[in-house]
Amino acid sequence: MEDVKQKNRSRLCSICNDKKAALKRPKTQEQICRECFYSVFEEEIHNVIVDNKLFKSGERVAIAASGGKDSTVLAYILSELNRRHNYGLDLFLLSVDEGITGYRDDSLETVKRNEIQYGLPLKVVSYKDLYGWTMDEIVKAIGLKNNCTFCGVFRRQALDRGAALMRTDKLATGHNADDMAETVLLNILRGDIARLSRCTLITTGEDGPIPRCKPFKYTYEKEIVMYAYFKKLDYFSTECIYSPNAYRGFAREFIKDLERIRPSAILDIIRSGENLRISTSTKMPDQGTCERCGYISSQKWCKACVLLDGLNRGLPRQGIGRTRGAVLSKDREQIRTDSEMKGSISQSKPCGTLDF
Ligand SMILES: Nc1ncnc2c1ncn2[C@@H]1O[C@H](COP(=O)(O)OP(=O)(O)OP(=O)(O)O)[C@@H](O)[C@H]1O
Repeated sequence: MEDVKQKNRSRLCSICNDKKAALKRPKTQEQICRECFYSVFEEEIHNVIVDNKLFKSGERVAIAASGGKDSTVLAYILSELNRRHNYGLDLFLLSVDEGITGYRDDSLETVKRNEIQYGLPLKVVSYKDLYGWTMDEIVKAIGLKNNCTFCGVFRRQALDRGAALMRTDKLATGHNADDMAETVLLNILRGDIARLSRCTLITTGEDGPIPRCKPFKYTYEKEIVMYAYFKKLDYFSTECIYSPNAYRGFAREFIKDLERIRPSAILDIIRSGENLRISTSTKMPDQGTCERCGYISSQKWCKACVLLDGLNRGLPRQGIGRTRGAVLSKDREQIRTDSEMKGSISQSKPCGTLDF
C-alpha cells in the first residue's frame, strides 16, 4: 500500500508537486508537468539574457530565422519575454534565401507564417541578389562536395548585410547548447586554437558592425524540440537536400551518444571550452577589412570574395580547403539525421558553421 502511494507521489511534478508529471526533462532528468516545463525553460533563457546582458532597452534586434525549430522557438520566446519582462526591444525576423529549391523555398513559407503569427516584420535577403548565384547553381558548378563551404560563408555575410539594411543593433541566432558543444569538440579535433578560444562566446563581433548573440547557448536541443512540439509551434523540419555526410556529423553523433549516458555532457563540454586558457604564443588572426567589398576579414580578400571570384571565373574550387592559421577557411559541412523524439517530431539541420 505504501509502495503504491509512493509510486503515485513520484508521478507528480517534482517542481510544483501538484500536477501529474508529463515529461522527463532532458537536461536534468526531472519528471515535471508541462506548465512547469514551460516556465523553467523560459525562465532559464530569460536568466541567460539578463546575466549576459545580451540586449539593451531600445535596441533593434534581428532574429536570424530559417524556419527551423531553433530559430522558430527563438522568435516565439524572444517576443514573449520582450513583452513579459519589458526588454524594450524592437524585434524583426531576418531570413536568408540561399536558393535551394525544395528546401529553403518551403522553409521560407514557414517564416512568412511566423511573421504573421508572432507579429514580427520579416526581411528576406537572397544569395541571388547579393552574389548573383543561387545554391542550386553553385551545386551545379561545384558538385555536392564542399558546397556547404559556400553556403556557410555566404550566409554569414548575408545575415550581416541584411541586418545592416534593417539598421539593427544586434543579430540573435538559434544556435543551441548541442551546436555549441559540437563546435568545441570540432575545434579541438581540428586543432583550431584561434576558433576554440572564442567559439563559446555568447556574443561575438562586438568590435564589428553588428554583434551576434546566442540566447540558446545553454539550451538543449531536445528541450527546444519538446517546447516547439508541446506549444504546437509552426516550424519546418526537413533536412537540407545538399547536406553531405561529413566530419561534423560524426561529432554530433558522438555528443548524442555521450548525452544518452550522461545528460550533463553537453553542458560540461561547453564549460570546458569556456574555461580553456589559450597559450599566449598562439597566433591570433588580425582583423581587417576586405579590400574588395569592405567586409571584415583577416586576409586581403574576405572568404566570400575569394569564393565568388572563383565561381565567376569558372574556378569554383578556388578558396576551398584548409589554410592553417587562417580563420575563414574551414569546411562547414555537416549531417544531421537524428530524430530525437518519438512520434512526429523530427529534427533537421542544414549546414553547421564553426564560427557563426
Ligand atoms: N537561411 C537562414 N536564414 C536566417 N537565419 C539562418 C538561416 N540558416 C541558419 N540561420 C541561423 O543560424 C542558426 C543555426 O543554423 P543551423 O544551420 O545550425 O540550423 P539549425 O540548428 O537547424 O537551426 P534552425 O532549427 O533554426 O534551422 C539558426 O538557428 C538561425 O538562427
